[in-house]
Order: sequence, then structure tokens, then C-alpha cells
Amino acid sequence: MAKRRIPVILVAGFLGSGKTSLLNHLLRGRHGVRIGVIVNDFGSVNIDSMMVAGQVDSTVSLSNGCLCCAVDVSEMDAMLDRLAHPRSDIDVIVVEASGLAEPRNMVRLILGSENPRIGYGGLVVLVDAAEFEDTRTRHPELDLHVRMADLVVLNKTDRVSPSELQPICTRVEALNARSPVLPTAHGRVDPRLLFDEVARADDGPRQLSLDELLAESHDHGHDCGDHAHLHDHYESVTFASARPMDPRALVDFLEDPPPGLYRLKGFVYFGIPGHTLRYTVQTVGSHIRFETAAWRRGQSRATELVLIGSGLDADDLRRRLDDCVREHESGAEAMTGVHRYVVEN
Ligand SMILES: Nc1nc2c(ncn2[C@@H]2O[C@H](COP(=O)(O)OP(=O)(O)OP(=O)(O)O)[C@@H](O)[C@H]2O)c(=O)[nH]1
Repeated sequence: MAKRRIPVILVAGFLGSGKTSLLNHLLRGRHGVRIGVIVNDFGSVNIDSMMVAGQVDSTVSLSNGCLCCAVDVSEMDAMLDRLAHPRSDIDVIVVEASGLAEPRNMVRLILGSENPRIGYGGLVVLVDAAEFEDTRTRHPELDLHVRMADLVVLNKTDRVSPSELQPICTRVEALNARSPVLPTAHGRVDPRLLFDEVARADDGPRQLSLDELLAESHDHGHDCGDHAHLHDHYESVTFASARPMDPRALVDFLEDPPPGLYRLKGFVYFGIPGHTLRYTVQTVGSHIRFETAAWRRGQSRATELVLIGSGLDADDLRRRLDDCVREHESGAEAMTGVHRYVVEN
């Protein structure tokens, strides 16, 4: 009997909506499904791939460009070939799009793949319930992403009240009446929704109009210049320092971010006695979050940050972060500000 094709599920959603959280939830689940992952980082430091849980079966990462602008399907095919090789014994492949990717182009890349072992498994779009209205005002194209989804995950429901959630839910359902809308927190989606229902792609008409997508692909080829992309409006700045950071100065920076900064993520080394763990820091809009974890084997004790926004002044940002590098010995009391934002995971 021919082996079933490995479904390739695309997980998309705007910056910080919870894609990596969902992926990590899937990877930590004890469902016996072996997952291969493709991570598309925006920015030159592989923060996203480092944030993907350690027990991933196989990962391929692309950080030197946006996958949705890949010139042809061969790049995607090469990644899929690696993951779908029979030796890897992968059951499902999840592609985490960058928060600024165009899902439409990525769907096309997957559909265009000539790898006979894989099949398109559907598009999951995450929506940040707390930021939804603001982001769609700034980026009306996000409505289209919701419309295309086979499953909409309405994430971060813990950050809005039930009365706020209801109209958001109604709005999302109005944008996409054909697909389930799943309110959730921290991307904790029942994996069976993805691996079974969404993944069983070839036994009925797709909600996405494949003909339409392919026709467009024929008309425009890979051309990304025919319409604006989200990432045209955003740039990323990276910052790295091997010297420990000053917790107070960094918190001041995070609480008073420079104009245009929307997303910051990475690892921080404070190196203060009793606080030498790895601090993961993430901001989405004005929301700040730290988590602690042990340093991974081989990972250097250093700070590495990616900052994403529009109209960023890279030199000024780096100067401000350089000013957060610790000048003096500090005691544990300096960590108080950080600990206000630490979330146990
Ligand atoms: N309160 C709350 N925080 C969440 C939830 N889901 C994710 N987060 C936090 O939001 C931040 C961004 O989450 P990620 O999973 O990294 O989002 P992402 O979509 O992968 O981000 P990008 O790859 O940068 O676009 C992290 O600090 C998460 O811990 C949620 O449901 N509730």
C-alpha cells in the first residue's frame, strides 16, 4: 500500500500572535506523532529556532530571507526533502511562517512542491485577541490572512475579558465563516485538530481555492513585487553583547521603548549571583514577558536580541542597548524590576 503523504501544515499569524507557543505546545504533547519543523525567522539571528522546544525531531531553519519571497519552490522543496526523507520517519511537517510573511505565497510554495512524499495540510492562522483590532487597522491585509485560514486560532484570550472577547470572536467569524475559530491561550490547541481534521487535505474540496492560488501563481510566477508585503514596512535590528546587562536599565528601556518598536525577543544574560539563568525576553506591543531557563548546551552566556518595528533608528537602538550593558557589580535587588515581568512556564 502506498504510504500516506506527509501533511505540511502552515502556521501563520502576525508578529507575536503565538505561533512559536503553539508549535512548542505541539512538540511537547505526548501524542506519538513525529513532527518535523521549518522555522522562518525574520532577522539575522535564529531566535525563533532557538525558542522551539528541544525535543523537536528535525528542524530546518531559514533566516536569511523571507520564505514567502523565495524565488522558486526549489528552496522549499530542498527543506521538505530533508524532513520528508523516509529515514527521518516524520509523520507531519509544521512550517512556522515569520510574523511578517504572506501566507498566500507560502501556501503556493507548498502546493508547488514536487516532492511526492508530502501533501498540503492546511493553513492555521493565529490571531492575537489583545492586539487584533489595532493590528488590523494598521494592516488591513491581515483580514485576508484570516479569510484564507483553514483554522483560526484566536489566541491570548487570557488577555481580554469575556465581554471584549465576544465581539472579536464575532468579527473573526464574519471574516471567515467557513473555518472553525478556536479561542485559546498560549497556543494550546488540541493537536488532533491539526493532525487529523486540518491535515486530511486531499479528501474533499479545499476551503482555500487551490485553482485560484495556482492560477495566480501561473500569472505572477513567484513575483512578490505585485503587491505590498507586511515585511516591506518592517525592519529588524539585532543586538548582541557578551557582557552582562544591567537589569534596571534594560527594564527602563523595555518600559519606554523607542517609537516604532513592535516586537522584541531574545535571550538576556544578567550574570548576577543567583540570577545566572538564561532570561528569555519577549515584548509584543507594550506587553513585556520574561521567562527563565537553563542555558542550552553550547549556548554562550550572552545577550542576543532581535527588535522588529517600522521606522526604527538602528544606531540609536543599539546605542540605547549598549547603555544597558552593566558597568558595576550589582546585587540581587537589581533584579526586582525584571521579576515583575517573569512568568513561570
Ligand atoms: N498572555 C499570553 N501570552 C501569550 C499567549 N501566547 C503567547 N504569548 C506570549 O506572547 C509572546 C509571543 O509569543 P510567540 O509564540 O513567540 O509568538 P510568535 O507568533 O511566534 O512571534 P513571532 O515569531 O515573533 O511573530 C511570548 O512572550 C509568549 O509567551 C497567550 O495566549 N497569552
